[in-house]
Amino acid sequence: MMDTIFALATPPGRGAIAVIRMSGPDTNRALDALGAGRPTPRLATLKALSHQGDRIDQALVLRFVGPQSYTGEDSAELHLHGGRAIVEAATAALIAIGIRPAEPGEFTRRAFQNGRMDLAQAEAVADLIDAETQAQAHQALGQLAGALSATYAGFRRDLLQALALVEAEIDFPDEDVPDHLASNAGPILDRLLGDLDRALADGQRGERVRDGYRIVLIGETNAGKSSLFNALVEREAAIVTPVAGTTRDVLDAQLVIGGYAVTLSDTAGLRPTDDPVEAEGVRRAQVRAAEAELRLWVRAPGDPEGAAADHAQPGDLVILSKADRGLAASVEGFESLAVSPLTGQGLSQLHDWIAARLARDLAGSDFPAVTRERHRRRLSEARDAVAAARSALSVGPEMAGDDLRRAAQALARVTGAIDVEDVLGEVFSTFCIGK
Ligand SMILES: Nc1nc2c(c(=O)[nH]1)N(C=O)[C@@H](CNc1ccc(C(=O)N[C@@H](CCC(=O)O)C(=O)O)cc1)CN2
Ligand SMILES: Nc1nc2c(ncn2[C@@H]2O[C@H](COP(=O)(O)OP(=O)(O)OP(=O)(O)O)[C@@H](O)[C@H]2O)c(=O)[nH]1
Ligand SMILES: [Mg+2]
Repeated sequence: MMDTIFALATPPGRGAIAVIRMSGPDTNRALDALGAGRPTPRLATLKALSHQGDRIDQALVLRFVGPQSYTGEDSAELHLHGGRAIVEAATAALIAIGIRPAEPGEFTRRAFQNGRMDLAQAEAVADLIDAETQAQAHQALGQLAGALSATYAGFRRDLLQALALVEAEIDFPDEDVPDHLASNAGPILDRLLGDLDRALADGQRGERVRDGYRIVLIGETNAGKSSLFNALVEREAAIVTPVAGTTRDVLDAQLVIGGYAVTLSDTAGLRPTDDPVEAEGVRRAQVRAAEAELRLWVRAPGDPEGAAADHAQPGDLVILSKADRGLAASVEGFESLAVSPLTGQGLSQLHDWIAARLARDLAGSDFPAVTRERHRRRLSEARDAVAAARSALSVGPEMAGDDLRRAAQALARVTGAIDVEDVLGEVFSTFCIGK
């Protein structure tokens, strides 16, 4: 038997309206106890709410009758005046009535458990709430509508088709097995392997839209990295001094460029040093540079190519910094842009250049199969199992069958199509309360 839960669904604090939602079998009893009676389902109804004679509020009440609700259970919403005292009074009344506060994500967890949505869609709900760019919201909406679930269902269909053929061979071993298998299951697995490889080789588009495209500033000490960082984030986030070796730690800032989330990192200048603190800074700079999607190689007039040359990758951009004082030499094989954070020269061109790069790398017409590391792990597990099954076909059906079942399990874990208690904890613990 499920408890009945409630939570404030709007941000805490003063506001025009505060919404408390509740869900579970005692919903109607709670509405009775608040004097709200049984409003027509799904019709906002104005009610004077009170508890044991104490007025709570004049509120709009919205009642849902399970299974036609977000959670699939009986549920209700109290649309209250958004003041602290009123929310407190309503909360105290609900607790007195015997309804308990919800855990983070518990409403959506119930929606999942009642079959209203699969796990990928539940994750999309969380992503939608966290979305700060249009691209993030758009991607989450597609996932909520089932685009990702449909992709995985397609993979699973192919898998189960191949598995059925393999199992037929196990059950009726008198036919000439290897030939038959190779000609039937073989092509299915070849096509599936191609699809899985393509889904994995997506340049991490879904994860980069969701978590941010990583751009790292690298270069010699004093090249002007921190000055450029501050200009791009539009505040004095990093310390700038004429002293070479000012920046030690990696400094991250979140920004939005061209509708995409970007994580921009300022780093220590790359130079050999005996100072252990600076050396650690240089090491961290190198690690970040290697992980990033794009490096901005910052060069002041007179800078040697130096250590940055070892860390730049094809497609990176060379920034000819301090352009008000003349131009650094460009670097063979790299595009470059003259910029001066001091005068503002080149900043809007840099902005446009980055926006174009983001559009090139992140825009895509097809929905990405991977929007989280969790999906990538499972997809890659499935891919390896399918590859193993493909080679096992020529040996015999039993081994191939095991591999295919392993692949199907891995895919099923993404959408929660199999028993996944451990996955549930991981997914729902990161939700906000009231979702
Ligand atoms: N006030 C309010 N606004 C909200 C929500 C909510 O719960 N309350 N939502 C919460 O996230 C989102 C809307 N999502 C919802 C999804 C399903 C159902 C629902 O009642 N589904 C039933 C009936 C469907 C129908 O009649 O077409 C169902 O699926 O059976 C309600 C809201 C955004 N806005
Ligand atoms: N004239 C001029 N000076 C600049 C410009 N950008 C930065 N500087 C100066 O160059 C010096 C170094 O700038 P930073 O931004 O700290 O350089 P950095 O690359 O972060 O240096 P480290 O943190 O030591 O690696 C400071 O004195 C800045 O004021 C510019 O566009 N024009
Ligand atoms: Mg610096």
